[in-house]
Amino acid sequence: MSQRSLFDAEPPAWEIDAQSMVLAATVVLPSGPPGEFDYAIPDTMADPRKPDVYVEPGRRVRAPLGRGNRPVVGYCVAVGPKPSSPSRPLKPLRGVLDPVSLVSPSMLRLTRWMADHYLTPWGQVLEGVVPSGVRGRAGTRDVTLLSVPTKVAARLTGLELPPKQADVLQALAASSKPLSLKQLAMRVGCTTAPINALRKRGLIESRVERLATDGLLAEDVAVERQPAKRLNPDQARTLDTILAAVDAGEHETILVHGVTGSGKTEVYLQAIERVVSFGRQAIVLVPEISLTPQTVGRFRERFDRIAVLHSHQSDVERHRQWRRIAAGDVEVVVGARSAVFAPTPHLGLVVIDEEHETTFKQDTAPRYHARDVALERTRAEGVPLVLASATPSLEAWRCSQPGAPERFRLASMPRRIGDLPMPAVRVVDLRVDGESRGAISRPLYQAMDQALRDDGQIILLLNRRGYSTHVQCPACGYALKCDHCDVAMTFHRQDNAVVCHWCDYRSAPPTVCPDCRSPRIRYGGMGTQKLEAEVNARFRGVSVTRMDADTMRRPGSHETALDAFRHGETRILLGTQMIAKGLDFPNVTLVGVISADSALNLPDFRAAERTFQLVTQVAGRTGRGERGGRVIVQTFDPDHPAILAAVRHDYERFASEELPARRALGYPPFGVMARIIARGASEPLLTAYLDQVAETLKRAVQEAGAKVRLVGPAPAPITRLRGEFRRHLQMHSPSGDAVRAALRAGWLPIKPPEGVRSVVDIDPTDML
Ligand SMILES: Nc1ncnc2c1ncn2[C@@H]1O[C@H](COP(=O)(O)OP(=O)(O)OP(=O)(O)O)[C@@H](O)[C@H]1O
Ligand SMILES: [Zn+2]
Repeated sequence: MSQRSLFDAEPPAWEIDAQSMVLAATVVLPSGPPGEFDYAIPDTMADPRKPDVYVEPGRRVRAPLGRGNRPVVGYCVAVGPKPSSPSRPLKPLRGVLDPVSLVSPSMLRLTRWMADHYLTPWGQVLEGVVPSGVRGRAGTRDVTLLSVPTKVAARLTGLELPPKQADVLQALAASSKPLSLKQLAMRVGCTTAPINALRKRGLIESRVERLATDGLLAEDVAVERQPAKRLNPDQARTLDTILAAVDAGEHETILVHGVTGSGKTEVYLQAIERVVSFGRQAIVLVPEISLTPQTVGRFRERFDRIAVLHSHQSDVERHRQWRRIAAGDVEVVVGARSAVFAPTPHLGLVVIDEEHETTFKQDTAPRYHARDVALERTRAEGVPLVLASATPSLEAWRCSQPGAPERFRLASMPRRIGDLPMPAVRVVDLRVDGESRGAISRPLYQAMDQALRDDGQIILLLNRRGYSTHVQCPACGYALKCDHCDVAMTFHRQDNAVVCHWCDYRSAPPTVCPDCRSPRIRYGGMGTQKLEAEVNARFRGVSVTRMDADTMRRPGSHETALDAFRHGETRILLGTQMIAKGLDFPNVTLVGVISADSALNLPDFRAAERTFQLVTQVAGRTGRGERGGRVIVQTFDPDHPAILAAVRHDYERFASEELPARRALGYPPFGVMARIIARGASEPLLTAYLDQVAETLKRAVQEAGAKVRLVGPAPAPITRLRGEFRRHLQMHSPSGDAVRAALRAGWLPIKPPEGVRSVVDIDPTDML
């Protein structure tokens, strides 16, 4: 949309004749009206010899918006000739914000694709993708650098100058590199006056350069280099598959399905070595939780120049890494989800480790999935993409099977390193073996006791933090909920408070029922704090560490806890899903799953998949050494297919049972899903708005003759959050394009009323 078509009708025919072409910038806005706006580029901003004020794609510019010419900042996404007529000329840009382009042409194309794919305004995507530290050039400042022009240097001795000025000129001419004002004054031992006098006379020239203020920041810590390991046959075959694509220099997606402990990391490390030997860069995406110094250390052992990107970085650090990457100074970028946007100049390979993890999906706009963005990016740049997991997402798995629209190449690693056996899993049926009190059944207790006597270590998984997970009154049935959310409050004993895990609202724990004043109010349900207390009570003198969001608040605490466990100072490690992944400790001889059912009953079509993944992953933390290992899984639902498959470490069995159910319902991976979530303080307003959206969507679908099914509108599973009501509307279709077309016609044009906010989530992973 050009700026004129936003407000004006088409120009009459006689006016078109008077149009001439002017050099224009197409601009998109990070907030405010969506769409693209054209502005004339003034001559002063079209001169590449003045790089500071040059308009080019990827820089931000200042522009007047709309009738009132409100000043806005937007991203220039294209430059080219555009028609402009004398009576309605294109408005000129007012200024240039960035002295360099923030976004490469290929990144502009990628963000454009995201804008279309996720129905998010392009400007908003760009603002979400370029880190704020990069936009603000954090940690750098302008420095004026002085030098002696060559012409002057040649006739230095012939110059008649006051002594101080002569000293200054001598010193600067003798310097091997340009000096700042302060450096030069210090070197000569003078004030700035003689220097400025020389500048005025043109005997010293100056230029401004952007330099890091943190010039002394420690570079990569030196780590002892490790040689590549000798691959076993499964690893070698997988590496060959990847290298075939690397050497061909073509895009291909390779799904590496290797059981836990099969040595997937070593395979992609060696693939990256090849990529680096070609002078290209690799990007490795890992779940945020894996970004520990240990994981990073594995890369440092093998590569000289790596960059780490994660969400806890300061703006200064992030900007510094970004610049190193863009300058081509980095061989491997290791990072969480957003590292998929790393500005590598010659990308050679992208790897997504633990591809099934939900942390690869961003839950704020732009709501992208790093797997899908990586697929699009590697396709556009013609490089291979490697997805690795012991429990692949069904989306990726389906693409590796015959008949899928998208074809991934499957590389299987069905055996553990050293041919170690998979650990034996025993199921404890809590309906039979559950004791009236406590979290640890008798079989689990006995196994723990044995493991400790044999000098082994233990991991216990319980995926709920806090002490008691609900507070209820048996007399009247009252259940304590958050004042602001439709969510049960969790009792935290350390803080002696009941806490909402969604909005962090806290209050004093009630001693009588707030409703009927009964003193019999009960604190029930098992969280990690209560489990810790039980373990301490039943295994006196044994060192226990708890890892959950409460104990892992401080930076580095993750590291400290895992180090203590690695060195055997901690015998029992218990915690939420953050202990279930990636850990490689050979002395863990027992894994206990306190409740395999915690995710099973969530209102989410992926509940079974999540349960299978979690149990399989945590079971995979044992039996990784010569001493073997065993797993005890406690459940009220021992016959559930997801649990049965996890007990056998049998991914294919799980997939072959789950996929037909998904197909029958048209759920992903057989169809695309979109979810419209609306929230607001007024429930009637919300209902009216979503009903209207449903109507227009239905009409749009009918008119297009599209195969799109609507479910809802209905209250979202969490009906109230932070004081706002929430309703949602789901769309299912075999075709993503059909869903997007319907949303463009039926959702985008309906402006939500004041006080209602509406977002669309394409391929949602969060169903609450
Ligand atoms: N070829 C090899 N020879 C000897 N040891 C190896 C070899 N390849 C990998 N290893 C070691 O085997 C262990 C398991 O490897 P790794 O952690 O990469 O497995 P993984 O497949 O990523 O497992 P998970 O999915 O459980 O995280 C590591 O300690 C690794 O150093
Ligand atoms: Zn709350």
